[in-house]
Amino acid sequence: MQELLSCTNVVFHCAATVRFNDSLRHAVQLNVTATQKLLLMASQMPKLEAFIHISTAFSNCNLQHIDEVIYPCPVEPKKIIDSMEWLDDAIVEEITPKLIRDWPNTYTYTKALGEMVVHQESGNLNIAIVRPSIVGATWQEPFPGWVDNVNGPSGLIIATGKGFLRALRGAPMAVADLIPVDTVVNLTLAVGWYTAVHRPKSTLIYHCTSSNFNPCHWGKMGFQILATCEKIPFERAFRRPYADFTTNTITTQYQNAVSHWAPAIIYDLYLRLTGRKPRMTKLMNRLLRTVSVLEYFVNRSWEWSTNNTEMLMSELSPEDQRVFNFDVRQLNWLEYIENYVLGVKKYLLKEDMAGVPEAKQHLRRLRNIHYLFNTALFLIAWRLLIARSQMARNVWLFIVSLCYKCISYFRASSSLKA
Ligand SMILES: CCCCCCCCCCCCCCCCCCCCCCCCCC(=O)SCCNC(=O)CCNC(=O)[C@H](O)C(C)(C)COP(=O)(O)OP(=O)(O)OC[C@H]1O[C@@H](n2cnc3c(N)ncnc32)[C@H](O)[C@@H]1OP(=O)(O)O
Ligand SMILES: NC(=O)C1=CN([C@@H]2O[C@H](COP(=O)(O)OP(=O)(O)OC[C@H]3O[C@@H](n4cnc5c(N)ncnc54)[C@H](OP(=O)(O)O)[C@@H]3O)[C@@H](O)[C@H]2O)C=CC1
Repeated sequence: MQELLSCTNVVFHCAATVRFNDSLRHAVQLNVTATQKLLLMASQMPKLEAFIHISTAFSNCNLQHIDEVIYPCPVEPKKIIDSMEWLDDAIVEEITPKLIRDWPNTYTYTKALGEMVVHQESGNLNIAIVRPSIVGATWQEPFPGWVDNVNGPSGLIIATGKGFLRALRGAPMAVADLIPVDTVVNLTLAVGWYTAVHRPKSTLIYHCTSSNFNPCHWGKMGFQILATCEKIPFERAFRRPYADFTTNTITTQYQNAVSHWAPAIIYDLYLRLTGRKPRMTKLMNRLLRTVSVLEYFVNRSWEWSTNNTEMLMSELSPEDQRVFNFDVRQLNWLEYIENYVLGVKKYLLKEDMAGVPEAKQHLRRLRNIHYLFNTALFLIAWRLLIARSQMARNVWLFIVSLCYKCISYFRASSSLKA
């Protein structure tokens, strides 16, 4: 502690819980109280030049247009911190929806409270706040496509590529504000430099977002994910990678029943019959729970103003602009998403490119099983229909006699030619 206090020049405060469904108590502890404690610690660092707090562009996702300012929270963070000391877990859980109001989860709510704490308790510290949007794989450094966790879209890319996720409730034309992790790092370092050297009079907030400079939509992203999974498939897929966005509750429920639950139940039945432990319904349950907490962000678009970020860009020397590049106007989304999917395959799934021919072969087998299954289903349905309806029987007899006549005709004409 003594060494930290006496030697630290710059603090980058990134630690947080990023789980959307964390209990309010835990999220307050990590995202609010810890920020308060770190500010206190920073105030005892004589050599401190800058304190950079990492928040999220979604800390005010209850608003549609978000400026580079700190918005007041309905309840003072200090009151929330105090109440967590004496309220028991059951009561905290009961009042959570009332406290978080129109925030979708405890994560975004406590990140907003964290910003308020920074604002109120900054004292004489030289502070800046960086708000990244949805952090994705690297764009350039150390190499394209590097990723090390399933947060944000990464987990759903796996679920799509492996054929588990077939439908997602989302708006294809909503803005997908993804930002590569190396861009976030470069911008954060540049903010550290600017805050320490230029010492702005007030706390500056920097939106580390892409939509203002180079917008991409979920539809385009989904399309490119599928195209890449088709070209370079993941190994041992459950079904062929195919997915679509649904836009209302009825189609979502239909897709969940037909495309998610039915194949999982059938597969588990097959596992049981072959003496193995069923696992697909459990996996599907977990996937759909994850989807339900993420889909809020795929159904809306936000606008973030980026004046401070643009100002920072113009303050950097041409050499620093190159080294600490955070200008996403140069980013080619299709190329980025393809590298992202390949990064997921390589760094998360640990799959080798040598396995691609076998993965393609597996997809062809799945396609044949799919055709076979659909044909069998059609024949069973047709057979049941024939048993019940005279009209269906007549149609069937007509088709059979037509086929018979065609075959006889071709047979006769070929024997005449011979
Ligand atoms: C027109 C043509 C079209 C073509 C169409 C194609 C169409 C379709 C193609 C679609 C392609 C995709 C594009 C769309 C993507 C949209 C994403 C939007 C993201 C927005 C994020 C916004 C973020 C705001 C930015 C921020 O500022 S924040 C940072 C982001 N924070 C997070 O992303 C935390 C999420 N996670 C949790 O909130 C918790 O994890 C919790 C999940 C609740 C479980 O929670 P719980 O049930 O308690 O259990 P866990 O132990 O946590 O997890 C239990 C198990 O679920 C696993 N799992 C954790 N996560 C994820 C995850 N993501 N995805 C998958 N799995 C996950 C974990 O590995 C563990 O598996 P296991 O190890 O057991 O096998
Ligand atoms: N991922 C995203 O899409 C976005 C993330 N952010 C913000 O970026 C920051 C980093 O997030 P991300 O990298 O995604 O999340 P991770 O969960 O990967 O990283 C969180 C970090 O916090 C540390 N941490 C958690 N709890 C504690 C604790 N009690 N004491 C000390 N350290 C702790 C973790 O340490 P350890 O590894 O040791 O557990 C980990 O290094 C967060 O502030 C998040 O809000 C903002 C916008 C988007």
